[in-house]
Amino acid sequence: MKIGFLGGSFDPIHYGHLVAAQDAFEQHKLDRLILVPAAQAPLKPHDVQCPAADRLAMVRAAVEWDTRFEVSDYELLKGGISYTIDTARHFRKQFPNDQLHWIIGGDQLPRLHLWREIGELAKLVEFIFLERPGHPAKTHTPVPGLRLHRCDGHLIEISSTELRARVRGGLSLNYLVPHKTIELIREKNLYR
Ligand SMILES: Nc1ncnc2c1ncn2[C@@H]1O[C@H](COP(=O)(O)OP(=O)(O)OP(=O)(O)O)[C@@H](O)[C@H]1O
Ligand SMILES: O=C(O)c1ccc[n+]([C@@H]2O[C@H](COP(=O)([O-])O)[C@@H](O)[C@H]2O)c1
Repeated sequence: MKIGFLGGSFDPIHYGHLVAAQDAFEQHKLDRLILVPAAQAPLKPHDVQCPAADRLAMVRAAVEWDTRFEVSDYELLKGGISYTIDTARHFRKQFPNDQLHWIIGGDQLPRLHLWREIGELAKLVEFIFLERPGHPAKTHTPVPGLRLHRCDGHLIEISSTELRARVRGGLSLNYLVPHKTIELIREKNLYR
């Protein structure tokens, strides 16, 4: 079985994430796709704005109707900095005989060599990367043994940073974020 994972802060989740996940799912013929919200993503300024429970609820609300997509609370329950190597070891134990694919946006590529124990991680998972507008996939620092596959997906210029700014500025999230997630953001008055 081929299992894809899309990790992220998801603060909040948006259609850029979901379309990337779907493109990778379809083009790489994945059998399962698991969204993995991070407690604290490494290499990211410590600026996660919403508590873990809210980000998890927003991710669940976004995909609860879509039977192809699952959500893992592993990193959120573990807490601390969410190094992908720890998560990959966890899922390798859970799925000893399956192919694991870690999906990333192209903005992650130039820093991939900085990920914790990237050499070991490259043995455990294959990477799928999707272009992201504004982040041309330039040459990146080589990682020995890296299995990196490109996915020619839709180019969707949405970032969580922009969405947080839109809420602060009183602008709509419609057509950028799934409706159920927007309802949660409104109910809980997030990002104000
Ligand atoms: N619009 C997009 N297109 C393709 N990949 C994306 C897009 N947005 C995010 N990703 C990828 O999804 C993963 C998780 O992203 P993350 O949750 O940090 O969202 P973000 O929009 O980049 O957030 P922020 O603006 O707060 O940095 C990363 O691998 C990122 O590259
Ligand atoms: O393991 C690492 O060193 C590492 C470094 C940077 C990013 N990641 C993972 O990549 C995913 C996207 O990260 P980010 O910074 O875009 O939220 C998220 O699941 C992070 O845990 C992981």
